[in-house]
Amino acid sequence: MKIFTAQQIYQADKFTIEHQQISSDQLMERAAIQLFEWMHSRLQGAEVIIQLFCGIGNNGGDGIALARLLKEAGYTIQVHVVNYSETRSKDFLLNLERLKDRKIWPDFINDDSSLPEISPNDIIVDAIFGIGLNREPSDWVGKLIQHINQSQAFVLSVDIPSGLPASQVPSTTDHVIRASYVLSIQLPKLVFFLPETGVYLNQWELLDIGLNTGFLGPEQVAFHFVTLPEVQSMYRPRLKFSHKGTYGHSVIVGGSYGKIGAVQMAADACLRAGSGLVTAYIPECGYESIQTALPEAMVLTDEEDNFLTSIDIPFDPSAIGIGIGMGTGEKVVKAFESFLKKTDQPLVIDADGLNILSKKPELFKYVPKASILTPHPKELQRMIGDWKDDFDKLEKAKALATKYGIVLVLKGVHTITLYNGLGYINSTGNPGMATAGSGDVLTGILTGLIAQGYDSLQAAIFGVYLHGLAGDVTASIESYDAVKATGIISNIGKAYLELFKRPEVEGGNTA
Ligand SMILES: NC(=O)C1=CN([C@@H]2O[C@H](COP(=O)(O)OP(=O)(O)OC[C@H]3O[C@@H](n4cnc5c(N)ncnc54)[C@H](OP(=O)(O)O)[C@@H]3O)[C@@H](O)[C@H]2O)[C@@H](O)CC1
Ligand SMILES: [K+]
Repeated sequence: MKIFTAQQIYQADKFTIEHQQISSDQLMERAAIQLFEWMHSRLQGAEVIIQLFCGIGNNGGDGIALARLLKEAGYTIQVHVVNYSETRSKDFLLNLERLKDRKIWPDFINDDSSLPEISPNDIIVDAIFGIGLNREPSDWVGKLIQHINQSQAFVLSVDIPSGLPASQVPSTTDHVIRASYVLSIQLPKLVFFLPETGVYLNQWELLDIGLNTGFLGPEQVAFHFVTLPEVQSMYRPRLKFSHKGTYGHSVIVGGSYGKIGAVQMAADACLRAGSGLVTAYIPECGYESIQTALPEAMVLTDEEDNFLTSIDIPFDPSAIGIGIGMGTGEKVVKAFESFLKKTDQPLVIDADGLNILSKKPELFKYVPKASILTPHPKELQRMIGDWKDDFDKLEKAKALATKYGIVLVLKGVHTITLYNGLGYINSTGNPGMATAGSGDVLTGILTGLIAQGYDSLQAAIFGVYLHGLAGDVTASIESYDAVKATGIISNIGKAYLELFKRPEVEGGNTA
């Protein structure tokens, strides 16, 4: 699913109005009807007070049109116009007239007005600012927003929480609505997914107002939101006439004394992701434990007991994952360096592989093109230095990925894959996955997918989704708190099944 900028959304609106030969007011009415139906299907006429706070632009227009529909359905409403500018939009004014025609009189909130009382039991509709926000709200509007936030009422934001810019971090954090729920018109906004701006909303959902696909389809975007249909289309089904060699031979390189479990988990996840064969390349000390715990894997050992001193794989692997539990001692760094210099197939590099690259950035030029690097925020910071905010972070990370032709997977609540100037935002996963070894599992999955013939970008997008889905399956069985990396591994199979599960049909017959 594409993520458009505010500018592109305005273009999509314009295109739709021209090509569907409708008025902008009819498009606003579509939005209002969708908003109304969403609320009405949940409230079912409940006797609750709905307070609508509407600005004077088209976001406010949506709110005013919604107020009319709510009133017509018998709801108790209070409409407040947040009168922050004299420049009112045409469709706002049109809808205000329609409201007055029905004898509904909003109150106007100005800079010297007292703030309306809000009970925690009320429902707030926040239609103060939409994607047209282009500067800091005035102080009195900020205070009204704070007042709404402190009310403990359920806050439903129209399109975007008011005060949150569509593609920038807000400068005054308490002058932004904290939305319980956002009904986003047609398309998600980039700010929903970034840690610094995603905190302003709890949940979101899209309302389809029929923007023209003739525009949305071909339009290029910088970010995609990766959902099930995109991932399903990447899946490579197993062939009937195939053998384990068809699905590749992966090697997981890493481990040191006390950190052999990381390699074991990555190797296990690699097998579960579907790699035909998996070899663990580790220091001698891990030989017995991996052979015992993971009989499906083969093991090659370094001559040194406790850490790696040389990395010589005596065959041509289909994919290599490297760096986990490896340490960053002098001899390990040397072994990693000489390995990088003699390898040109794309690698999956994680953990200490990334830490070594941060310590010796001159090694970046030896990282094979299309390698996947999977930093968590601290590892990323070591790689690209400090960032001003989330948008700056994305720009810096994109620049690094483009400079070296690598795929960067920024692990987080919404993991973001960056490649060739574009970003792919993941939609699966949960807070339970912030647990030891979760990253090792991802490394194993990505390596296993490359071994099976997925190209690096597909492996990253598909693998991150599958990893998150396996975590979601685990949490649904065991709770967020109890998710463990080995649990995620054991649910990779269920996650694959989940990818193609058909929705249940009412009446029970899914045939
Ligand atoms: N387009 C469509 O067809 C559809 C759009 N829809 C809806 O329209 C929404 C976008 O509407 P919008 O463009 O009118 O902008 P909105 O966010 O309401 O702001 C209003 C104006 O306020 C101003 N302003 C900005 N910041 C300010 C500040 N800090 N303090 C004071 N003033 C400030 C600024 O005007 P300026 O003063 O810069 O001239 C801005 O234009 C969108 O989110 C969706 O809900 C739906 O109806 C579906 C169809
Ligand atoms: K809003």
